Amino acid sequence: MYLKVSGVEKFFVNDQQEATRVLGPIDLAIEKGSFVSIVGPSGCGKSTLLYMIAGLEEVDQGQLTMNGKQIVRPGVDRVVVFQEAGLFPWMTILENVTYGLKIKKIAKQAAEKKAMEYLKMVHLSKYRDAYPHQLSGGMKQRVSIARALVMEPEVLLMDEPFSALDEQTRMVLHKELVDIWRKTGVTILFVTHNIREAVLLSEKVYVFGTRPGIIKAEIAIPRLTNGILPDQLTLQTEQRILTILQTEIEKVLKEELGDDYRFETELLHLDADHDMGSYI
Ligand SMILES: Nc1ncnc2c1ncn2[C@@H]1O[C@H](COP(=O)(O)OP(=O)(O)OP(=O)(O)O)[C@@H](O)[C@H]1O
Repeated sequence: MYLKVSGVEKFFVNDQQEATRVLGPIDLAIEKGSFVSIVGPSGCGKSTLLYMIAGLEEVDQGQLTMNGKQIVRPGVDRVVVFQEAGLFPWMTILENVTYGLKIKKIAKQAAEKKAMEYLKMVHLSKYRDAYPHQLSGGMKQRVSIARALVMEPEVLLMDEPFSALDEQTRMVLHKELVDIWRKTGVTILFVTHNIREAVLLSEKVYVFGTRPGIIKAEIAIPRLTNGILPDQLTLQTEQRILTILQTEIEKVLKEELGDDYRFETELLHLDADHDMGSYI
């Protein structure tokens, strides 16, 4: 398997100075070129797993491999797109996108040519000389996707990349991300709190439980041959994931608030107005 997570665990020291297992053991395998999402309650270790794959966090137990090689440090083959675009405000959009290539010692002209290719892909080529403060939140996030793609990574690790954006912008970027994924063949691992987003974008959704973070379910999302997911299937899959997560959230609330707490299932619902779906 291409990207393999085998018995991976992570421990952090809590407020009482005790080492606590926050994640694992996790076993999962991601195929090359696939689009996989992780959803789970806050604090279940989604970002921690993503950062371990990025080589930004150490693995305490188990093994992470890509193409059979152990992941021990960050590499340009695995690039992270964060929730905030994190662009350099003093650089133009083109300079922001070419920055990583300059570090890789790619000649200026070749770097700019490649950067323009990816700026075109995210529909921002005419903003090459603008500065980040002149762009909307959605445009900035497009730049950060171009900045990641220009490194031509094998894996794009996306940590709630659209959660700070309004729903309309988010919908447009969903479509663009899927187009980019199809065009480039990059493998995408996408972390989100938005269940519908995970269902709409991915081929597979891992549903995480918490304390410690473990995989509760692995859900394959079947699509029509044109890549579209029928509405009914979207809602059914979303409902299925919510049901799994409700048990998890109830577990956390019981731990935090004691037996007196009665879990109100109405708190989680499918929105009849077709908004961007259920958040957890
Ligand atoms: N550097 C750290 N030191 C101590 N504890 C940490 C550290 N990083 C994360 N944690 C803890 O590990 C757990 C998992 O955190 P993580 O951010 O991976 O969860 P998450 O599922 O991504 O959460 P969210 O959805 O809220 O972003 C949390 O309980 C968090 O408080």
